[in-house]
Amino acid sequence: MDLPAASHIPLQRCPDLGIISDTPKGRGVFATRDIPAKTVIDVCPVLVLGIEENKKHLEHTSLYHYTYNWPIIDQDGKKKVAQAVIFGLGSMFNHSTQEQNVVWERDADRLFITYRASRDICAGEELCISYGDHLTFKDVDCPAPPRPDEEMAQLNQIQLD
Ligand SMILES: C[S@@+](CC[C@H](N)C(=O)[O-])C[C@H]1O[C@@H](n2cnc3c(N)ncnc32)[C@H](O)[C@@H]1O
Repeated sequence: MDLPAASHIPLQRCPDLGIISDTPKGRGVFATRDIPAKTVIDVCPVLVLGIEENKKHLEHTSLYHYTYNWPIIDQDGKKKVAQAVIFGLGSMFNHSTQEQNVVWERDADRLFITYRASRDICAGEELCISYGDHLTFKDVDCPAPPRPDEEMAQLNQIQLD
């Protein structure tokens, strides 16, 4: 049966993907072939949770680490930030501060997110998004800060004019 274009959200997922289970970030999504820039990686439906529901229940579960901020308008017409569960690969992308290669766009009215390659991605590369600045875990990509003795040695090398 043909569906009229306006009647549905076309779902799409790039086939050239695999999950590796034992990375330093836990499971991660990897390219099994080269993926050109702008390729749609996945289109994921979302479930928006009530703010109270989130505070009372979800924040106390592991699922909390998988939700995204989601803008809503409450009953009084005020803008609020709720949390949304993402169905599909969107929940599996790890964070990278320097090497993001996937961008995402919300459709807040129709409740889905589209993920696209932000640049050419080579086979074997991990697909990563940005979680923003407030991480709830230690980023394994970030170099450890220098030890105090190393820091002092570095400072001593700086010559002041
Ligand atoms: C949305 S999940 C991503 C999938 C997850 N790796 C898994 O195995 O289910 C988010 C979690 O992945 C891990 N993670 C994502 N990016 C990371 C990073 N840059 N460094 C360390 N852990 C990361 C953290 O445990 C985080 O809470």
